[in-house]
Amino acid sequence: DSGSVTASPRQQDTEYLCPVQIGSPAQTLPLDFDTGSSDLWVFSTDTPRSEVNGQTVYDASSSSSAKRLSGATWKISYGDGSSSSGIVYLDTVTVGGLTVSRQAVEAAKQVSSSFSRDTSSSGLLGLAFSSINTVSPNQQKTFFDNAMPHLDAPLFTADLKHNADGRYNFGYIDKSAYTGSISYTPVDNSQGFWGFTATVDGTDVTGIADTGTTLIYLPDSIVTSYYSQVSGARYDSSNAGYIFPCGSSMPDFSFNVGGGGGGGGTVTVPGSYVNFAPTDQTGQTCFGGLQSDSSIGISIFGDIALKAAFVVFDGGNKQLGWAAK
Ligand SMILES: CCNC(=O)c1c(-c2ccccc2)csc1NC(=O)CNCCc1c[nH]c2ccccc12
Repeated sequence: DSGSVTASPRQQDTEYLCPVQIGSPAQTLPLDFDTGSSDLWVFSTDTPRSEVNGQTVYDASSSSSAKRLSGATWKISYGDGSSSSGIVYLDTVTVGGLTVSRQAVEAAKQVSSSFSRDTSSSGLLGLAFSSINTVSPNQQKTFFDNAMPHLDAPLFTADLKHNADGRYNFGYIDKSAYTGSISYTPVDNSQGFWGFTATVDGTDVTGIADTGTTLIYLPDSIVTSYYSQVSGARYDSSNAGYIFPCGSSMPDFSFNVGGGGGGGGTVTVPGSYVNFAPTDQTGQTCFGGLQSDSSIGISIFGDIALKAAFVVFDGGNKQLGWAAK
């Protein structure tokens, strides 16, 4: 089996949403595919009206294939302070023509305000490792884990784009989607993430490939030296990050993966991607897409990095492949 689904950018590439069919008859919800978490959770008819703000909701009671997973609950919180929690159904989930029956669909009974305010997203589809799924007492598998045995190849690929529709494919590598060769590097999934090591300016950086996080968070030394090239750039505590004049032309940011014998491959993030967004209405000052990981404890290669590459998440061989495009 295989599947292929469009990933549409929202709010200047802040997140990417994909249509997902849930239940019988199918209910289509736009979900944020997230390689940095492992819960498939959705706004639902169980979500308080006061917390629903235009989102499409999942109604288990109108799905003939929905079965309540009795006694099961879930609760998740993210580093940005957002959170959600609720109950669990098993139902049929289809992504780009690829169907998993009896997928754990986590219906929200509570969502935090930042999710309520995000009117375009009906929830998340976790694509990290099932070891960090939050369902209790019996942990549930991700859509990819459930699909993997049926896939032509045990992998999925992410092809996110700047201000344009991209694509997630499951079970195959589309050779027309990238240029040159794919450089592979081993994955450390000990923390449940797609962890890997890249080299930035000759320095090894161990981080995670995370489609659910918008920005890139790297060690202070790397970030400070990057912004030292931009006149007027400075760390601003009120914005809790590096800012700079919006008219600045930003240097490209490159990292190497799979450095082994073959020299590995270089991913180059165009400077324009690092000029992420204005900090206020005046549009004078802009917030950087590259920020320090010092308050996080882990380096994150988020959407700003991922949309500069064609990325293979290989669950069979526990490796990450990176190619230019
Ligand atoms: C900013 C979101 N990212 C994180 O919190 C995060 C952290 C993390 C931990 C501490 C402090 C800051 C970040 C480590 S791994 C990691 N990655 C994830 O947690 C991936 N899932 C993010 C889901 C998510 C949280 N808030 C959103 C708002 C819009 C769309 C998606 C989201």
